Amino acid sequence: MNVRVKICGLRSADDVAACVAARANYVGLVFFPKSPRHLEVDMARDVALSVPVGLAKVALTVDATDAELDALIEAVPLDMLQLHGHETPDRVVHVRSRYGLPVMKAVGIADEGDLPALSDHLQVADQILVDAKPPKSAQLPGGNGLTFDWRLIAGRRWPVPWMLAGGLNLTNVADALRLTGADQVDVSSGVERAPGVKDAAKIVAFCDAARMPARDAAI
Ligand SMILES: O=C(O)c1ccccc1NCC(=O)[C@H](O)[C@H](O)COP(=O)(O)O
Repeated sequence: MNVRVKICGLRSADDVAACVAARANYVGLVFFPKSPRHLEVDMARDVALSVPVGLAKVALTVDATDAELDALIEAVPLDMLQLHGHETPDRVVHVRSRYGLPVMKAVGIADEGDLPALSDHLQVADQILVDAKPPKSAQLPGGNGLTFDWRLIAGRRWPVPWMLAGGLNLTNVADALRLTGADQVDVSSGVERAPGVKDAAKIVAFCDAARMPARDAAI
């Protein structure tokens, strides 16, 4: 299987270079001021301009207004928007048509009751990010390094491309791929040496593990 990898929460051109070396497919830039990965627009523009053609630049926003998205899209060259808040299907439709960029909608999963929210977005989003639902006490709506029970989505297939996220790392990504059948993965905390600080060696090791042809680790 040709697994595609998104590395989220990049903050510098060095981080981009690490993703290029690792042959990642997407890089994520976080726009959420409470996050240690947050980028101001000027800094994000510099990081985005260092990304070579062929590596998709994804902006992650949380319940952003049109005015906030207007300012972001005006300044930063982007290939995709990741909506990581409580955006409704109607909001996804609006954002997609206003900016003409593909939209990936993140949906948090903790138990069976969260699965219908995935279906709600299948008709409107270009991609779905199936992520761990943050605990009520969490400061961040994502990027918490927490997994969810992958058996909840084992064998499920959706009619749009989707990514698996939530607490993935070098040691569990092969099992996660095998159990869920995902062919795209997204990681942030698992390739950091401290919150918001990416580790180039971990990025390369994660991408290699995700693409490892024989996945024979026990589940
Ligand atoms: O990373 C953040 O700080 C963040 C802030 C606000 C919303 C989402 C955020 N991150 C999402 C991601 O990086 C990933 O899409 C996903 O949640 C996986 O994160 P992790 O469990 O850390 O690998």
